[in-house]
Amino acid sequence: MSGAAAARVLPKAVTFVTGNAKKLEEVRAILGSSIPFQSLKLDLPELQGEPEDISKEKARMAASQVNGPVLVEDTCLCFNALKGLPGPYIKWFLEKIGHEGLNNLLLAYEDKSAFATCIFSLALGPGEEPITFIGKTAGKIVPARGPTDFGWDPVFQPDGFEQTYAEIPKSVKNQISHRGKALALVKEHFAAANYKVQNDGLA
Ligand SMILES: O=c1[nH]c(=O)c2ncn([C@@H]3O[C@H](COP(=O)(O)OP(=O)(O)OP(=O)(O)O)[C@@H](O)[C@H]3O)c2[nH]1
Ligand SMILES: [Mg+2]
Repeated sequence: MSGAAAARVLPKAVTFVTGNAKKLEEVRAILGSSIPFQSLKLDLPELQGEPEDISKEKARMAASQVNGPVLVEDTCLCFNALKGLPGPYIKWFLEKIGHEGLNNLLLAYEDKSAFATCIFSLALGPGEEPITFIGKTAGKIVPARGPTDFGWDPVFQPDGFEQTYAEIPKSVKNQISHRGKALALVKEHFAAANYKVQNDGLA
């Protein structure tokens, strides 16, 4: 007999829950067919607290609503001069003060460095403790350049690039981004865990 643990059987395919169509687009492009998943558009509450706790709590809420295995993520944009703020509150900052306002927040500081984090949480069902996967990309905040169809992409220039996230081809962004790095860990986890989905899963 092999020493490997028996594969955990999931009642249905994992549901990626998000209210953000651009996130979903990137997750689809990055995961391809490596992990069978379905998606559900749901606006989960914007929670406060430490980024990892926020992501885990999102997963708990999503798992109880879906009544099955879920994957969620929470994204932060952190300015080093501001000790990590706006962090998980970037959504509201962006909505209220826009790209120029984000730059203005750093006017008083020489240090324009920043980092983006993406924390995925996987909950295998309601009541199950979520597992987290963290991706981080360092860069700096610059005046907006490039297409404006996704959040703060135009003001974030990753280290090693002369272009902003918005200007970099999508396929390259997905390789070096906070989201791409976190999803590489998610993929590794799925490959090692070898989950089986009942009835091929799209229940
Ligand atoms: O330029 C960007 N490049 C990215 O790669 C990226 N990823 C997320 N965001 C934005 O940062 C805030 C995170 O908040 P967030 O994690 O709560 O997301 P959300 O509320 O939009 O969706 P969700 O919580 O339903 O999944 C939201 O304003 C997102 O639009 C990004 N902007
Ligand atoms: Mg959100």
